[in-house]
Amino acid sequence: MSVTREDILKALSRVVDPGSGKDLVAADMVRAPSFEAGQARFILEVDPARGREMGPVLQAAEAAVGALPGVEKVQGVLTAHGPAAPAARAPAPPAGAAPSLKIGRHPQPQASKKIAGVDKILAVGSGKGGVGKSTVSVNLAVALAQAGKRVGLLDADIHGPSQARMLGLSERPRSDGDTIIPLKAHGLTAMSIGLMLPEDEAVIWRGPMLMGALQQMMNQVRWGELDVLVVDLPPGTGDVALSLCQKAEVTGAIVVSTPQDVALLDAKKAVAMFRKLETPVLGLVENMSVFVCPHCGQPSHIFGHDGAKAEAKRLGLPFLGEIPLHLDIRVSGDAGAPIVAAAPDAPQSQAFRDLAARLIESGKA
Ligand SMILES: Nc1ncnc2c1ncn2[C@@H]1O[C@H](COP(=O)(O)OP(=O)(O)OP(=O)(O)O)[C@@H](O)[C@H]1O
Repeated sequence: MSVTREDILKALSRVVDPGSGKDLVAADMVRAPSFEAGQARFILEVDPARGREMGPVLQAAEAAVGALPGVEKVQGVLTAHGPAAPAARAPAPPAGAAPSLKIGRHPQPQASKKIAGVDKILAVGSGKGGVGKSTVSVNLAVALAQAGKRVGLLDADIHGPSQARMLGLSERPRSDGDTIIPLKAHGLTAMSIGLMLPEDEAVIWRGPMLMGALQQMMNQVRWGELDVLVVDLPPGTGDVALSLCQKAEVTGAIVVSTPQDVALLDAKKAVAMFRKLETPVLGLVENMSVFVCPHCGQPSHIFGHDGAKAEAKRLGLPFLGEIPLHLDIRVSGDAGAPIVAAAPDAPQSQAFRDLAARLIESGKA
């Protein structure tokens, strides 16, 4: 029996948030309700100060959703808004006001390579598409936030922005006329160009327009005070990566690859590009490294193994770790709660947490 998003919302609208006295849906706390293979999932976004008292509310919410016919398992996750950035405390524009900014204009002369308030910038790139660059970006960002950093995530994958879906965000960011107010999810301050465009619109901007859009995302978004801004780049070696590295002071780039030779060949090109732009390459991450069968636990190296490790060695770069190919990573991402937020203690989250710890230890994040 299939359960719809509306069914889950209806069940959650029967649970009251004691803080506001409203039901969870009316209090705008529910994010990313989804149902797949008997399992219902949802996120409750709460004020961090109220985290402790929300335990029983989460239990009541899970019970309400669990009582729906067809639901065999329920996973509810509490996530907190990060500490409010000073900019976010500025007077709020009228609810629902659409940004009046014209996204995609030509770049303007820029005085500084710094983004106001942002200490470090980490660029996440890949030689080719579909290797999991966005998955690594978002989980790394959440892991850094869980480690106590103030983290922003900029989805600069202008041709295929996917961070809004991965973060469970759908509302359009608001604007006060001059600046764009980013969104908050899973403790991150987030912005995606995908949120500024009408859905399904093909983006066919060329070089200068892309650079203008990227510049707006860097300089017109009220990022507030951030320790680190993670930038999810488009795949390949195109204009956006070029523009970011030339226009902003990027602390370092992380290149994501799967273990196959073809992917590694492209990863090598990405490394060469960053080196040419004099952006420090912090290392390679091997994604979809090993598949652990959810039924028998047997590990299989579907795409080969250790390819990225060997390539990193050949290129004289650090190998930053391997991420397993795991169904939960895909399902959580698609459901709007990255695995590190949905199941921080799961073994498949550990690889992302190790990556974050390593970057913090080396002073890069
Ligand atoms: N380690 C993993 N285990 C399971 N699924 C994964 C893993 N990494 C990525 N995926 C899934 O693979 C698909 C592609 O991942 P993702 O969007 O992160 O790739 P990308 O390199 O950013 O792609 P694009 O080129 O479109 O920007 C997504 O459905 C994602 O959930």
